[in-house]
Amino acid sequence: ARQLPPGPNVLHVLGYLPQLIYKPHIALQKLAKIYGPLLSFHLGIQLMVVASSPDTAREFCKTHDRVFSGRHLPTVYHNLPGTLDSSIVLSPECSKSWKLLRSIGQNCVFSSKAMETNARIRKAKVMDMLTLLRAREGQVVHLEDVMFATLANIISSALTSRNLFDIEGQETNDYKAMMALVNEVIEKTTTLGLVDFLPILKVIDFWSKRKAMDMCRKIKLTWGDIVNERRTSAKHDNPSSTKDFLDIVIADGAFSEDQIGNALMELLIGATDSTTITTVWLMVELLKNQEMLSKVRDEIAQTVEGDELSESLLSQCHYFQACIKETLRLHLPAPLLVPHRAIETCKVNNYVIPKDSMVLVNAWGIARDPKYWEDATSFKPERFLASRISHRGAHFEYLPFGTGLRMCPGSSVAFKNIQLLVGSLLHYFDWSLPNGKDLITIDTNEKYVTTLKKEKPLLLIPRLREQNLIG
Ligand code: HEM
Repeated sequence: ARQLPPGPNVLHVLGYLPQLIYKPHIALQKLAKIYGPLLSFHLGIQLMVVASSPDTAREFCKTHDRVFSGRHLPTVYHNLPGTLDSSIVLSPECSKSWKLLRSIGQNCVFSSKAMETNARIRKAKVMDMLTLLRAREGQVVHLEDVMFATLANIISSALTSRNLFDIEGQETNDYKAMMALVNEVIEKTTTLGLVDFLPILKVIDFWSKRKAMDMCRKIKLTWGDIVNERRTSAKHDNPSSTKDFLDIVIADGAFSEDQIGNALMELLIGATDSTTITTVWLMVELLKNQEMLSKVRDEIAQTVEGDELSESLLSQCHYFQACIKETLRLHLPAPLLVPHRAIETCKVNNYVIPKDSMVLVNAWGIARDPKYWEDATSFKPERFLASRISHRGAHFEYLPFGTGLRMCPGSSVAFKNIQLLVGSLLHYFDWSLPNGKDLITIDTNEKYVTTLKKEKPLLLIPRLREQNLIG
């Protein structure tokens, strides 16, 4: 058994190339139908290996988890000062700095204790969001922007005890510039995959260098002052104040200003992007299904019983939670997870997977496979009510957050935030479309930009529900 897994030849790959770039989850699903649940092919010089079934996903993320726990670092990051030792998401191996940053993140953001400490922050930021929406009653709201700003403020408060956005002043240039920055970083790292795979495009390598410099400048602009101010102040020396992420990385002493900026940037994107996308899809699915929407609202109202809406009450709303799980099944924000890399050569199902292969798990395809899911492409939250399947990585037919060593450390944070943000939107407001059209007409077209998001913005008009007065 010295063979690579079966797969398309160069010409066949060329035929699929546009779809592999713009809708890779769909292209890979089609290829898996031809070549089976473990396939491989060359994209330029890069060997790609794709797992498309729960069993093959288990091989990569559990049986041989350590071997496949590497990542490829896109070219742009090689040009970004300090990235190599200041990343959780892109760390090429589960290195010492990866472990350290993940454990600092655990202390300040991801763990249940940190989430408890940060409950106060979430409450305050959601109140800011509700105040904004109340002020915008009857006007058109760009829901993704509002969700993004709220989530960005929640995470930046946990990281640096600062708001990144003035949610009331959303129209200001600062806000727009920051949005553009975050989107640019995400899009660039996606398209730059091409530069890495197709050596002929190396001629535009200089372009990636320029973009890296741009990013470096903007990261400095965003966090430079905050980091320097904190370095000179004695906050992290004061044992009585709660330490945030920034206090701890500074106190560790091992990270430069560039590295701290990169780590903050990465956590900001990790925590806001996929979560924002999920809140938008959840709203779309519920607004299109008025019966389900009523069920969610009734459940929340019965649990709250006229009291203030709270996280602990929302966590008792099982139907609403099933709706969140079903949204994460049908609209996986990271359809191919984050690509893994083989750190050494390994045998899987009697095939050889060479060192440095890029390993993709088509979690999107698996979550829509009729072999494992009844009526697989319909939105049916009920399926999660009677099932023990959870998002914690033990069920390989459902991996919205991946599993194993590189699993998303923020899955519980994400779940809590989605629950609180969308629960509040639905409990306190009614929503309609700007053109007076029926909500059922909201389109569900998707756009792939590493993440899979709604293509067109969700524009909605909020109206307060009189029966549920805010605060
Ligand atoms: C609905 C929301 C989210 C989804 C669907 C999601 C999904 C994922 C996925 C699929 C991965 C890669 C797993 C793999 O490599 O196999 C990942 C990694 C990661 N996520 Fe999330 N995520 C979400 C929210 C968050 C939040 C809220 C945070 C931070 C608070 C976060 C921080 C990270 C980090 C740091 C990594 C890198 C882990 C590593 O490479 O060791 N994510 N996420």
